[in-house]
This record gives sequence, C-alpha cells and structure tokens, in this order.
Amino acid sequence: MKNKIVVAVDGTAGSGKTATFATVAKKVGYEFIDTGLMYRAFTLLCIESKVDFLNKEEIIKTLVNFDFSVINGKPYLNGKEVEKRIQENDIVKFINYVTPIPEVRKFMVNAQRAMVTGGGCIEIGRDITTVVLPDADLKIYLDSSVEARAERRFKQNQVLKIKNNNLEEIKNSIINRDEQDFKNGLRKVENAWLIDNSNIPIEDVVNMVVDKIKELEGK
Ligand SMILES: Nc1ncnc2c1ncn2[C@@H]1O[C@H](COP(=O)(O)OP(=O)(O)O)[C@@H](O)[C@H]1O
Ligand SMILES: Nc1ccn([C@@H]2O[C@H](COP(=O)(O)OP(=O)(O)O)[C@@H](O)[C@H]2O)c(=O)n1
Repeated sequence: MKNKIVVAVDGTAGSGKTATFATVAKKVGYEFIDTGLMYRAFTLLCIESKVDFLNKEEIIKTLVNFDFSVINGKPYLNGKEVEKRIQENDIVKFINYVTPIPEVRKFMVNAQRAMVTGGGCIEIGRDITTVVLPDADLKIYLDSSVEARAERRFKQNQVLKIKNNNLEEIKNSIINRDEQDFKNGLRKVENAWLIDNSNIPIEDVVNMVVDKIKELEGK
C-alpha cells in the first residue's frame, strides 16, 4: 500500500511550476493547487473594485468580498470563471502592490494551508516550502535563467493571444517580480531539492519528480 505524500513547490516567476507540476499531479493521481491563481484572482477583484493600489487599507478591506474556488481545474472569482482573464498584463502590473501586504498574505496562507488535508497533494507558489507547508514530505525549488523564463512566457503569451506581448517588457517584469518575490520571502530552504530547468526539457523534469514521489511513497 503506497503512502501518498505532501509535495510543496516554490520557484521563480515563469520557471515552469504550473506546467511541470500539473502534469506530475496527473501522472501520480495527486491534487494540484496553484496558489498564484489566488493572488492573481484577488488582484483582479481589486482592479474591478477600483481600489487605490497605493492604499493598503482599501486592498485589505477588499478581502471580505473575495470568494475564490477552483472547479475542474479552473479558477472562479465570486462565481465567475477567470482562467484567461487573470493571465492578462494588468494583473501582473498591479500584483506587486498586493502580495507584500501582511494581512493579504495571512489570509491567503490560511486558505492555502486548509486546502491540504493530507497526502496526495502538490501545492505550488512562492512561500509553500517556507510558510504554508513547512512540514511537507517533499520540498522542491524550481528555477531557470531570466532569459529562458522570458522566452517561454513570450511564447506562452503568443499561444494565449495575450495582447501587447513584448519580450523585453516580459524580461523586465520577471526581474521586477523576482525582486518582489525575494522580498516576500521566496527562497530555497535547506532541505529543498533545487531543480534548474534552464536546459532540461519539461518531460525530463516531470519524470525526475514522478520517480522521486514514487520512491518516497514506497518508504
Ligand atoms: N523545462 C522546461 N523547458 C522549456 N519550457 C518549459 C519548461 N518548463 C516549463 N516550460 C514552459 O515555460 C512556460 C512558463 O511555465 P509556467 O508553468 O507558466 O511557469 P510558472 O507557473 O512557474 O509561472 C510555459 O510555456 C511552460 O510550458
Ligand atoms: N504563494 C504565492 C504565490 C504567488 N505569489 C505572487 O503572485 C504572483 C502570481 O503568481 P503566479 O505563480 O501565477 O506567477 P507566475 O510565476 O505564474 O508568473 C507572483 O508573482 C507572486 O508575486 C505569492 O506572493 N505567493
């Protein structure tokens, strides 16, 4: 009888967390939770509520109207499916005003911790191995060079037909988000497995992680 485990994944913007670990989760029959969707959906609510992003109190007050759920893998904000909308550039433009606010992070961390009720789950984000799931059975830190990440995001945006798709701007936005993420506490913890996928095909990373999960389940 295999013992399903808890997997916590952190990593830099655009390093491949979603694409890699959604596939891993499917292969091993685990639940997949992308905490970034929550921050993106909350940023969208703030935009729709026309908050002043320089006014922390207004952003904090908006939390009372924040109802987020994932149904069949799709994110819903207050009952409305927002999967494509939260990938738009305005979200990325404002998200760095939202993510550093302690009250916002506390709200999100509590919700993200409550979603993991036991083994058989992979949760990804920026503070999962450090704050949300510090006792996870397997901790992974995924990273890639800024150049590799910008290229990938540019191609991803082309596929998604995201407007104003510009490689230089993407590169700068990744550098800015890295800066904010490190300030918010993104880091590789001692017992995390560092995977730099700059030059490793996604299939190989998926297989490496699937093998590791199966090994730990057997223990
Ligand atoms: N090892 C890899 N090699 C090449 N491209 C990758 C690799 N891992 C992920 N990608 C691609 O990089 C892009 C960004 O990945 P994504 O999962 O959205 O990153 P994150 O969730 O970390 O922001 C996607 O187009 C994805 O298919
Ligand atoms: N647990 C998390 C997850 C995301 N975030 C923030 O939310 C933003 C969007 O998360 P994301 O995972 O969708 O970002 P990408 O790496 O997909 O571009 C990130 O830039 C982080 O700043 C966070 O602060 N904490």
